[in-house]
Amino acid sequence: MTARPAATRSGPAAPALEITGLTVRHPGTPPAVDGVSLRLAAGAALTLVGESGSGKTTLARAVLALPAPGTTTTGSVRVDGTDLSGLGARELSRIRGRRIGYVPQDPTTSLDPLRRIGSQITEVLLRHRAAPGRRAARAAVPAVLARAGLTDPHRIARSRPHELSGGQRQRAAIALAVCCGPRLLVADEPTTALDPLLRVRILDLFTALRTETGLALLLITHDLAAARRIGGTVAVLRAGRIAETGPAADVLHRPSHPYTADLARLPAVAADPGARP
Ligand SMILES: Nc1ncnc2c1ncn2[C@@H]1O[C@H](COP(=O)(O)OP(=O)(O)OP(=O)(O)O)[C@@H](O)[C@H]1O
Repeated sequence: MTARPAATRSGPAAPALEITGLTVRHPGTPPAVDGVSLRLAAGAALTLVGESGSGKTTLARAVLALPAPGTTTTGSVRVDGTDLSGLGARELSRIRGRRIGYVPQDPTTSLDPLRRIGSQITEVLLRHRAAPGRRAARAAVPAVLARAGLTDPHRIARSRPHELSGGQRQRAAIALAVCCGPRLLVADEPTTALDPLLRVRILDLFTALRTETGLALLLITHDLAAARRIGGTVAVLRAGRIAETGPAADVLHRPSHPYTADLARLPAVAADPGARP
């Protein structure tokens, strides 16, 4: 169900994500992302933290090859070995969903409010040829929902988004993002709208999905507690540049850049029962 076309892969050693010298400019402003290089190995986690306006979403959009209108992008973004800049619109839309999953802050932006969850997942499986036919796609839906931690997946499959709780909706959006077995999951502030306990559960779901399926996670957040919970590597973005990067425990507990120390002192980060002091 999750086989990928061999022709578009560059080999088993290709990182899930390789960003080299990425610069993104919105018209008439200094670069929102300025010469960023980052690498994310298959199955690994990279959390991009930074204050509002530091360029996190602009970078995420470049990784999804969905820049805001009018932006100029230089440098390269390779996903699973494929340089996105060389691809046309059709190939990019094939890669999104199939090899890159995306989870937004607000699940209602990725879920169709009028359609049942099961039908939306069926459609995505068929569009990306991740199931041999409609019947097989429908049959796969409960397992897809269960993998996203949704109990009673048959009922959830029959529900429309407004019939679900906020946490169930975010899990359904995650199920939609990972149903075709992407190598990279980009999650942009996926827990900001959730209560503290749900935040932790969703972050742990990302970790479980990484362990079970080997997908790599690019988490974008201003919440250092979330970065701590996810572990892996943390990159601190400041005014479009990487101020500091390294293992989460080092960067968050012993920041070497004053900007990171300032971020760590900010109030109102998520509760994180599993975090070390
Ligand atoms: N469509 C756009 N047109 C012009 N400037 C933009 C556009 N989108 C973002 N910017 C600018 O680019 C810079 C980076 O914004 P971006 O949204 O990437 O930051 P962010 O770190 O994601 O912020 P937040 O955490 O508030 O979402 C900001 O100066 C912002 O004003």
